[in-house]
Amino acid sequence: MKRIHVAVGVIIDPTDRILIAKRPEHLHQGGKWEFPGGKVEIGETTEQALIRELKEEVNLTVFSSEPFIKLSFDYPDKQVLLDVHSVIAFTGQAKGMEDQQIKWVSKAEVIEYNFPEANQPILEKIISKQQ
Ligand SMILES: Nc1nc2c([nH]c(=O)n2[C@@H]2O[C@H](COP(=O)(O)OP(=O)(O)OP(=O)(O)O)[C@@H](O)[C@H]2O)c(=O)[nH]1
Ligand SMILES: [Mg+2]
Repeated sequence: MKRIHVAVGVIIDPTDRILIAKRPEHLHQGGKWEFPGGKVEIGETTEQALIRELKEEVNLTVFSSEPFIKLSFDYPDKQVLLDVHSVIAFTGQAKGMEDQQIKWVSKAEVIEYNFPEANQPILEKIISKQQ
């Protein structure tokens, strides 16, 4: 099976809240919460994919991002490489462009949501960075 390279954004607003979105039921890991993002296409860098996906999915314009964590995870039906970046420099009003529910949550609240199993190390790193 080919590992799918995914650009994922931990988007943090000036009040230190993080943007999460609910994956539509019919998709892989559907019904769970996620950090917005999607597959890196051929010829794209991770940053380019992140900019494109965050515009498409939540209507935010990203100016820069920082590598946050990179992790491989094998689901029974899919292998993913989550290339996670933190995003602080962005403009726009977040909106679920694919009719998905979105929420801004504090770093303490984020662990109360049900994420795909692969996301565990991301959540741990977010919590450990809490002041
Ligand atoms: N965006 C995103 N994908 C995640 C997360 N955690 C995780 O396991 N994934 C997995 O990464 C894979 C690709 O993400 P995706 O479905 O968002 O890709 P995409 O936006 O390009 O979707 P598309 O193929 O419908 O265009 C999915 O199998 C998904 O389950 C996460 O926090 N955010
Ligand atoms: Mg996506």
